[in-house]
Amino acid sequence: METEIVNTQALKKYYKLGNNTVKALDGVDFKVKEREFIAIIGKSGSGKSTLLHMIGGLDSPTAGKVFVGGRDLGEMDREQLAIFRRRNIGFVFQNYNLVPDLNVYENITLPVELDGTPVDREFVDEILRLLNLEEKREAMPNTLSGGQQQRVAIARAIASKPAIILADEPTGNLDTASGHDVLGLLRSVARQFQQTVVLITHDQDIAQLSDRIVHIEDGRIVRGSGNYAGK
Ligand SMILES: Nc1ncnc2c1ncn2[C@@H]1O[C@H](COP(=O)(O)OP(=O)(O)OP(=O)(O)O)[C@@H](O)[C@H]1O
Repeated sequence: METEIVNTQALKKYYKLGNNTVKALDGVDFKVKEREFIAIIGKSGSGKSTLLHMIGGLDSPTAGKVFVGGRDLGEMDREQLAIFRRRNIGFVFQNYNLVPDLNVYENITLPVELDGTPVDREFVDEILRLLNLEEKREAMPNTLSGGQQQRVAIARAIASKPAIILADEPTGNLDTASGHDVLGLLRSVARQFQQTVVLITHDQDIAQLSDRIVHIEDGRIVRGSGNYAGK
């Protein structure tokens, strides 16, 4: 039987603003199987980023549980959570978040260095090749196009060999063609290294590249299409 790598149970995140309560997530049961490539789609303010942050242990829920790889994130203290995140989860954000003073190779290996684990140079070389970044290894981020910068951010997310990659609008700043290229590469690299991907998008065309689309509206999952078989 396939294992669930992500499992949220009755997940709620409420924000209090004065006398109002914003129900960013309002009872979300969300399951992801290992090696699935899932797109979460929904309008602005529907709760997509909040859900991704909860799965990534970047923020804690008001109620409910989040399990990642069978571990209950709510049972971990801050330090345990930080280590768990560094070793198991790769993040890709819309604005790349590259360190401007470090070149491409240094950006990619930074999280591994910070974790104090030896860099697997052959693995990084392979990622660079798969993401068509071999010739940019020494380049500084400000000399790269948006698509190239996003590929570096993906390489960085993959370099620590996380089981799961969480991507928040990874193609949001790219033109359509670059967005599709970047997504295609993310998909093939994730498949090659047997990684699970959960990505947020506004874009139906991008979502169509996934195994399964989950629709979120007003903090609730309203529809999930497809099956777990993968493509
Ligand atoms: N730190 C916060 N404090 C108060 N309200 C917040 C906070 N973070 C998010 N919210 C609210 O929670 C709701 C869900 O926000 P979220 O960022 O998850 O939506 P989203 O679907 O990712 O939107 P977008 O596509 O615009 O990024 C929104 O109404 C938002 O205003």
